[in-house]
Amino acid sequence: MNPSPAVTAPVQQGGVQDVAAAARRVVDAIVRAGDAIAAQSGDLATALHGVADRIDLAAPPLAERMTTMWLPVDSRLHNPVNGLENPLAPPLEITEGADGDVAGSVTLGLPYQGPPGHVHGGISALLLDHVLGLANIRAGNSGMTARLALTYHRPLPLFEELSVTGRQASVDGRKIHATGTISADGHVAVSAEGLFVRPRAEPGR
Ligand SMILES: CCCCCCCCCCCCCCCC(=O)SCCNC(=O)CCNC(=O)[C@H](O)C(C)(C)COP(=O)(O)OP(=O)(O)OC[C@H]1O[C@@H](n2cnc3c(N)ncnc32)[C@H](O)[C@@H]1OP(=O)(O)O
Repeated sequence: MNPSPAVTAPVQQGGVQDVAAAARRVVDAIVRAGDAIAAQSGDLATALHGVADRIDLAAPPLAERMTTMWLPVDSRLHNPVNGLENPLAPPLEITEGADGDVAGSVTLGLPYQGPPGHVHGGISALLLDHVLGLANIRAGNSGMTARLALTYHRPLPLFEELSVTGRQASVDGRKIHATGTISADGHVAVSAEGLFVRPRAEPGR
């Protein structure tokens, strides 16, 4: 049996991952500070635009980046969930994956807030879509999300470690079913059932 493909990339010190971590810290600090930074807003915006200009200057043309970032086909570093080089990724830390299952942990702060003190429901959908997708990849049979049904059992708290799980449930031709949960303090807060469809091979391939 082939080993399951790795769904996480190695943590690197001193590279793009550090820049992404710093950007995450900026986002968190802005949401946390709110009006407290209004008086400095001009200076802060100028400084941040300066940083963005510097990064833009170094960036390759978009079309080139869109190609090279998928060589080899691999989104482990740049996806918006556990991609350590993507500042939008919380990031979810994939902590285990036995028998094709995927488990991860994450603690979410204010940028991810929906109801007061709790996680936005769309963020739960993002985490589960991704983890179910990773479970499919680990199981060796993956596809595009066709349908994702979520049940929100209880509010999901911010600032607490959350456990996310995903597993492939069954495969029926090109249709793949996967399930998953997000739990806080041992209680399931959100559960998901997903249908993934493996795209038809392109003609001639
Ligand atoms: C390929 C992987 C690359 C990996 C590379 C590495 C990436 C690493 C990423 C890590 C993990 C990320 C995980 C996130 C994954 C996304 O976020 S994917 C992005 C969001 N999803 C999309 O954009 C999908 C958009 N939809 C589509 O492209 C097409 O509708 C689909 C889903 C490919 C299906 O199209 P199709 O192949 O033409 O499907 P079709 O032949 O009509 O139907 C096939 C069967 O599925 C059923 N079906 C299709 N759609 C539905 C539906 N919505 N509801 C119910 N049944 C349906 C049909 O009824 C049919 O059933 P049967 O008649 O055979 O029983």
